[in-house]
Amino acid sequence: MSGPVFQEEILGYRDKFARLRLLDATLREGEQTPGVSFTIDQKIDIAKKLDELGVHMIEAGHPAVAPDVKEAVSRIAAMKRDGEIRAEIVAHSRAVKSDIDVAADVEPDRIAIFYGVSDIHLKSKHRKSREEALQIIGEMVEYAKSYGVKVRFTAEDASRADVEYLEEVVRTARDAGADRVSLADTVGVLTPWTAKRFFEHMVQRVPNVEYDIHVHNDLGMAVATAFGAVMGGATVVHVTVNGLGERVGIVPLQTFAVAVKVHFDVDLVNLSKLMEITRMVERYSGLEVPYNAPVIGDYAFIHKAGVHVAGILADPRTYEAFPPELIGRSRDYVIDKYTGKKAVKAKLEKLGIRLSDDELLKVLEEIKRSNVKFLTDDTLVTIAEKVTGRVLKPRVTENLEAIVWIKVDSNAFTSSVARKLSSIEGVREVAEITGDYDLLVKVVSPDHAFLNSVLDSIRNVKGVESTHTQIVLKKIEK
Ligand SMILES: CC(=O)SCCNC(=O)CCNC(=O)[C@H](O)C(C)(C)COP(=O)(O)OP(=O)(O)OC[C@H]1O[C@@H](n2cnc3c(N)ncnc32)[C@H](O)[C@@H]1OP(=O)(O)O
Ligand SMILES: O=C(O)CCC(=O)C(=O)O
Ligand SMILES: [Mg+2]
Repeated sequence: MSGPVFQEEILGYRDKFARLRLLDATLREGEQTPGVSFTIDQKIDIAKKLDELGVHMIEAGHPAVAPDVKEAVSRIAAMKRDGEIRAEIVAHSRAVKSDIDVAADVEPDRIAIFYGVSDIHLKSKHRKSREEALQIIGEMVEYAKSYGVKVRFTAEDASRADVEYLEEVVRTARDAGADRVSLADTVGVLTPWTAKRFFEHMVQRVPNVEYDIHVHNDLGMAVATAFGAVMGGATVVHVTVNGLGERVGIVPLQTFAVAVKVHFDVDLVNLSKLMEITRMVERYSGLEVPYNAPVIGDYAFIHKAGVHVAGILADPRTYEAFPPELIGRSRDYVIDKYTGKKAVKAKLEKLGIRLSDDELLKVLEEIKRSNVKFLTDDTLVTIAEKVTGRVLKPRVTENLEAIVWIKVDSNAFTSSVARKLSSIEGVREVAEITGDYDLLVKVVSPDHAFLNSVLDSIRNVKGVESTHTQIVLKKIEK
């Protein structure tokens, strides 16, 4: 037995997860993230990539918001009609005729009409009674249906609505022609248990309509709540790439898809393409994924404590919930004062250096005294040489030197990029500079092949927007 305890408690729900579909709302909810504004071309790139991944629905935007939003939804909907995209294209709309007209104009597959149904929303925002709201919802769903499109009704703030009233709302929307209803946990106050109960209740009380869960991550519960909702009967989960969205966003596509794979062995999307879309949306949104984000964060597979690294070296399952290869990533470990002998031994052996146990202990002592935060391979070898008094690694013949000028993405932290660059083997110096470029890197290499691999590594560092390389021909030593 090596899986999670009591796993049988959820395995009975596997069929529900196997039938589940994802709606990606990066282009609508994701663009509601502060500071995010995609260009039309970027939206088209994202839509294509989402389609390649295999998401079932793309919520492409709210066409009444602005001319460029309308144009983007219109072009994505046209790509769907031309067979370039398979996913269903959804246009968002308030429950007002003018919004619905603009949404219908772009010819989406579906119009999603939202209306706040909690007393808080009805009273303060809409200034409508419950009865007036039912009337508006029925009329607007019918109005959208008259355009011949599929209609989803979104009960905004459903998780804080009066449940009996919500039943009436959903019946009204269903009877007016909505085949799907999104029950939105707009401020993220459901839990996995209440979400399961909520969806079970609604499926039982108002059948003959399919339910979506849209859940915000205000209390860090979004992925777990979405699990509960699916167990209770939701058949579509709303996600965004990198978890973008209002405030702290909604369910991150990547985490949710991997969690479903890990627990149910169900591939909701092509997992091997997840990192491509992660990087694309980081670039286009200007928002870097936090280093500690589950699944996609930089440190998701970086181990540190000696006990952990020793475990990982023996069997990666000791400290990994799932193998990084599942999403095309790899594992690594950090050398610093938390390191143990096994980690140092493995790192040095990777560099072709074998030391006696006694020597390894001395290297370790030196590392623990140094208090360096990220010990590079070069420094490790230098320490090993100092401790043993031997030349352990043939010194690179420093006959090829290059200067690399680097522009850093406007939203990346220059010093964080500099730190990453300085740990690349072959990189000798990194300087933050003023002027047209942000960083200046000195690379020393024995040959062109190695230089090329160093340049590739530099270009692959997150935050490096562009590079300009010059080879040093001649130096005047003073
Ligand atoms: C939880 C969610 O994320 S739902 C999605 C929210 N999406 C958006 O807000 C898209 C971006 N919004 C916008 O570009 C603008 O707010 C627009 C174009 C929608 C409306 O702009 P304006 O007409 O200037 O209205 P404004 O934003 O000041 O206020 C919202 C108005 O819409 C009304 N409204 C809000 N939600 C709805 C709804 N679901 N159905 C009908 N009317 C609504 C409000 O009551 C308010 O009306 P009021 O002026 O009579 O009080
Ligand atoms: O349309 C939806 O399903 C959700 C609307 C929304 O963004 C929300 O309620 O947070
Ligand atoms: Mg939302």
